[in-house]
Amino acid sequence: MARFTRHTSLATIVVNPPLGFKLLFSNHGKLVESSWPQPMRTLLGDECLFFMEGQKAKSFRHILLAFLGPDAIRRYAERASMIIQEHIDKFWMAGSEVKAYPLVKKALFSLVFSLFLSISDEEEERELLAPFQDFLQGLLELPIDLPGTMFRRAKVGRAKIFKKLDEYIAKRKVELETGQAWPQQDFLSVLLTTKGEDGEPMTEEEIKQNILMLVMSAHDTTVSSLMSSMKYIGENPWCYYRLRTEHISILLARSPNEPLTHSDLQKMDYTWKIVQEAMRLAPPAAGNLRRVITEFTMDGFTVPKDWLLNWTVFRSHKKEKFFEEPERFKPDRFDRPLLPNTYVPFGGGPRICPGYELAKMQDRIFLHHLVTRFKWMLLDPNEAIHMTPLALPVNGLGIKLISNPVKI
Ligand code: HEM
Repeated sequence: MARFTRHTSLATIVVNPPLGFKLLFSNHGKLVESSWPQPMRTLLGDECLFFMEGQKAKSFRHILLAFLGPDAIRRYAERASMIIQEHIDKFWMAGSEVKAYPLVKKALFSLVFSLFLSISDEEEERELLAPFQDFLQGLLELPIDLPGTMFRRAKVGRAKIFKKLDEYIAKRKVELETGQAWPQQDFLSVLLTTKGEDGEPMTEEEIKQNILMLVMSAHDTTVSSLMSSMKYIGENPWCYYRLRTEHISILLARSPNEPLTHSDLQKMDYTWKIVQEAMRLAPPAAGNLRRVITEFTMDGFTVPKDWLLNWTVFRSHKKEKFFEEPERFKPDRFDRPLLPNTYVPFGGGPRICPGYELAKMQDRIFLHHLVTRFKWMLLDPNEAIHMTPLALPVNGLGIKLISNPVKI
């Protein structure tokens, strides 16, 4: 069930699926807790969900679902569709050779800023984008807090973001009181108006830290899932044609240029199978660590308190015993039920990724607008995907865009 390694100062056990994963996911809070690197805690702050446990985490996840749960997220489909459509019309030029990574990143930043803070002005977006980039780049650097280090830049970035968030919060409170904003308008409004399971609203410091954490968690993970989907679609023309067929029938059932609705998204089964298969082969996030809080016995070994346990997709996603022909890109494998605790790009148990529905919505909308306008050719069919630490094509996925509009 497990392999022992020492890759931190604490002993770390890499657990094997499906039983090791199940043990971790189903015993959160009893045997194990989340464990994140200390520099991340310094930069994000103690009050964000990553570092909460027990009732506090449960209560905060309850607030999050008011924005990210399946019923809530459907409210935002049309807005998301309009933003992505506008972005593609403006920045994706037929006949050009482009790097897909910066373009997709830009589109998803615009989307996240709109859904989280109702920002639609490009200038305002830029004012937040630069410090966010600094913040993200410094997150995984050595925590050397000296002038010129990436860590210091990340801290400065964080301070700038928090200053802007202070302004947004103050303004939004007034707008909510005077009826110029509404409770479900965006994530900020949800955080300001929803109480946790304990009946308590969030403090402003908690709101700022958690917005920062969510932008970070939401961003490159979803970009990664789209990058690898585009790469595998580019490598497999049969997949492009099947995907396009699904989207043509959705497009033809609507008036031209009308944004996608939640019910359109429900017709995108094959699209989601493609993204799932891309995330099997190139999982955006490798896995995570858990810290043992109560000594227990596993496979005859006693696992002491404070040891770390690591679940990682690399022990399951490409294993023949769980996935037939594991190296092949076969979206149809998702037609059949999978063995539980083997396909885990979003983790599992009470700390499963709360952004699943948002990521699924973004991926399907983006692919719809892309595939109904373009074909794309991979400029380097051998471009590898590396974990950096998220799975991304090493050279930003160079593609040639070929116009392919749907004739209505
Ligand atoms: C394809 C996109 C995404 C993938 C593959 C992904 C994957 C993951 C994984 C593997 C975890 C760790 C679970 C664990 O510790 O066991 C996680 C946690 C998390 N994700 Fe995502 N994620 C994605 C998108 C998002 C989005 C869009 C958001 C927010 C809107 C988000 C917010 C979070 C948060 C807040 C956590 C921490 C949850 C907690 O500790 O309770 N993620 N995600």
